[in-house]
Amino acid sequence: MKTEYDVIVIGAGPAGSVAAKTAAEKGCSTLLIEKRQEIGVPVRCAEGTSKTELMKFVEIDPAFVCAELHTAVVHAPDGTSFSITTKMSGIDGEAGIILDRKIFDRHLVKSAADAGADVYVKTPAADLIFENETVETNKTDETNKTDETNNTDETNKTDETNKTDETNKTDETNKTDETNKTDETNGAVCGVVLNHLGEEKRIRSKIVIAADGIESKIARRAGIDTTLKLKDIESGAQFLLYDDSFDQTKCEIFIGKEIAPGGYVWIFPKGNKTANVGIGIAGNSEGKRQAIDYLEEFVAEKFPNAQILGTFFGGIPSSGGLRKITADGLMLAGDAAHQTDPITGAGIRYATYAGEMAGRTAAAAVAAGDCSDRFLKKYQDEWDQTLGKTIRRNYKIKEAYISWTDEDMNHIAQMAAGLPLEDFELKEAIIAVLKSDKKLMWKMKGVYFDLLKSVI
Ligand SMILES: Cc1cc2nc3c(=O)[nH]c(=O)nc-3n(C[C@H](O)[C@H](O)[C@H](O)COP(=O)(O)OP(=O)(O)OC[C@H]3O[C@@H](n4cnc5c(N)ncnc54)[C@H](O)[C@@H]3O)c2cc1C
Repeated sequence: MKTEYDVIVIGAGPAGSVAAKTAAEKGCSTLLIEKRQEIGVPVRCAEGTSKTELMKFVEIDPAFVCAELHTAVVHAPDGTSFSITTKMSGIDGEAGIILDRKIFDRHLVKSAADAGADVYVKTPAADLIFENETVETNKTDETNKTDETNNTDETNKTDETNKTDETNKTDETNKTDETNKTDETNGAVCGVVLNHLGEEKRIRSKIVIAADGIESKIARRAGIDTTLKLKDIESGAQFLLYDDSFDQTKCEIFIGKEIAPGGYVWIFPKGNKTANVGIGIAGNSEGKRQAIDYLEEFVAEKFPNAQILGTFFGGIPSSGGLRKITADGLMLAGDAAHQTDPITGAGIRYATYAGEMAGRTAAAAVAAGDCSDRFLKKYQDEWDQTLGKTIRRNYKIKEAYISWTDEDMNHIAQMAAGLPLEDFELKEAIIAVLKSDKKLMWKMKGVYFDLLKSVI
């Protein structure tokens, strides 16, 4: 391993791989490190995303597409259903695709390698190196966990890492351990302390991109508080199910306080009689039941004969995005920066966008010889003016959604079912539904006026 790079990217998920690929393509010497021993496993995702959005950054390879779908049916608690079609996006050729994340994540890493990035797995970042540091810095939890991370098979650790029980609700991400929270920094970030094959190495760089997912801690060493409030984490649980009865032509969404408080249940068909059936519930949802309890109940009722081929757990940030995503020599991208849609929990699209923006800005900073926070903030500004705006708006919708009763949901579904939604684009469809009920429109007036402004 070289001892110096222009850019080091921590985490080989979609955000990290796209960031590394972009920086390398633009001529930066780039290192991409991943703590897991294998890229893409365990999968912690329902694997649904938009085809046209993905195509902006990745050539679609049939090898990682399990299904292409054009309709999602939403089921309200009283059984009323309405359909959302990809036609509503107003984009030609738009489709929802269900990925095979294992293959997809590897594909992205290979693209980064093809662009010239050096890739190392089983190589956790333990700490940042600072320009003016005179003494060995305080190690974050990652350092202490290094051995554990290296020695254990990730699959065995999954349960521990992703438990969706009460422990997870106050999980690592939320711990306000003083060492981690907002450490004093010693000037600009200029490298990473990592563990490679059991050996600690100090690799220097001009810029570090932290794309280390929801469990991100590394940025806290540079004074960026990545703590998530309990109410801003969705607790997720998912089964990969095998059953004859799946309708392989559409996604299905089930909402309701009894089914998934503050969230929803999804059925994303993957072909060959399989589907991802999962649930996300609000981190602060009332009651003592965990996401897995709701999921087991749902599956027992709807698919009593299904075989469980896989079980996945994971947290999803739903905070509407971190306010600060850069520091001197440091950028955050993807889940690490809470760049996910607070309503749907979708993060793949946002991670790839953010990865591209971060990689591109990093390369420009290296070329300009200015890796200061002031320069890197161009990334933050670009994000804030584009997808950042969308997720902040959707955060408002999520906040309103959490206050809905089952009766509200039934009512909205009845309104939606009675409208010719297929003739509308999605934003217009939401406006039309809100307009159809003055009480509801008043309850969601902030969202209504935001949407109205963006449509006009
Ligand atoms: C149950 C569930 C269902 C979901 N369903 C969907 C969906 O259907 N569609 C969708 O778009 N999104 C979905 N998401 C969200 C989506 O999975 C994430 O938003 C997306 O993976 C974020 O990409 P990322 O690159 O930011 O982070 P990740 O994919 O989490 O990648 C981060 C990487 O960093 C590595 N890492 C962490 N710490 C270190 C370290 N110290 N050193 C080195 N490497 C490190 C991790 O091992 C990991 O590989 C779901 C999430 C969950 C939990």
